[in-house]
Amino acid sequence: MYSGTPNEKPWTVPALADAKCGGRKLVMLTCYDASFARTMDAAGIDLVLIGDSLGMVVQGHDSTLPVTTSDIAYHTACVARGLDKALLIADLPFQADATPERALDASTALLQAGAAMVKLEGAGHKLEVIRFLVEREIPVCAHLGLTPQSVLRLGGYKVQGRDEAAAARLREDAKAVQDAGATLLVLECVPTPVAAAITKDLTIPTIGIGAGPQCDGQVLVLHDLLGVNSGHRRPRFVKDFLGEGGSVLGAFQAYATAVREGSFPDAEHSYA
Ligand SMILES: Nc1nc(=O)c2c([nH]1)NC[C@@H]1CN(c3ccc(C(=O)N[C@@H](CCC(=O)O)C(=O)O)cc3)CN21
Ligand SMILES: CC(C)C(=O)C(=O)O
Ligand SMILES: [Mg+2]
Repeated sequence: MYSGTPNEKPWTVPALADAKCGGRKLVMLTCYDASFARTMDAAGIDLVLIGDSLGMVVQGHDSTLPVTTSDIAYHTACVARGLDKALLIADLPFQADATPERALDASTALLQAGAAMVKLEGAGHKLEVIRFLVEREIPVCAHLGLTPQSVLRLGGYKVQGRDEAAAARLREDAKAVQDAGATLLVLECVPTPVAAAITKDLTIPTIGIGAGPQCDGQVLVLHDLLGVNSGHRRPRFVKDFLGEGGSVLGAFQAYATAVREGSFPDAEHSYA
């Protein structure tokens, strides 16, 4: 299904909603610099995320908590210079979304650095934050399931929504972030059937990472896709595409093709 050519037109926020209806899988990768961004654009990657995972894969911390808004803004500006077509999404780092006002200031900085959308973790009191940003013309991607900024409370990076009650809460939260105005939803480390049910429940696209093949799109961390050791045990959902791709560009193309064909993630890279 991969055409070998980049996206013809630049992605826009409203075009994402059509992707859900059109059944076209969305392909997303994290990125931290202009050169990889250029290569992702050439490979036809749809969405590029400046993830706070940069605290781990770039800065060498063992969580995402030390990352600041100015760190994300710096990498957002670098990546933006490399992109023509892909839609750029930037993570709001730990506590930059603690209050609506703080989230507005941080999001303004990230949009001024070149992002088209910000991503924030959680529901609960974050619903008010999502509404506040969306009312002020800031597109928002929500993020539920394993939310790495909750690592201290969770006690580690574990699959979420395993039992029936937790799955039901996750489905409620997913509807709530959509109702609050989110345009996209990232689902991280969620059992395949739960992510499939949420994807059916919602009108906005879901993007999975360790959430099975039935999401509307997939995301991976750049370093994981290239098999670069980021100092941690490899999560189950990680697949190294460099071997089959033969080059960095080839790896991005192989990943995009696998997502669009529905061959990635398979059961081996998902949680049952
Ligand atoms: N390189 C990298 N890749 C990522 O996907 C990633 C980061 N860093 N940093 C931020 C978070 C942390 N993430 C993680 C880290 C570890 C697991 C992990 O090892 N999960 C267990 C789940 C075990 C269980 O509950 O059953 C696994 O075995 O996959 C998952 C997500 C995802 N994000
Ligand atoms: C793994 C993705 C979804 C993320 O939030 C990040 O890279 O920070
Ligand atoms: Mg993140």
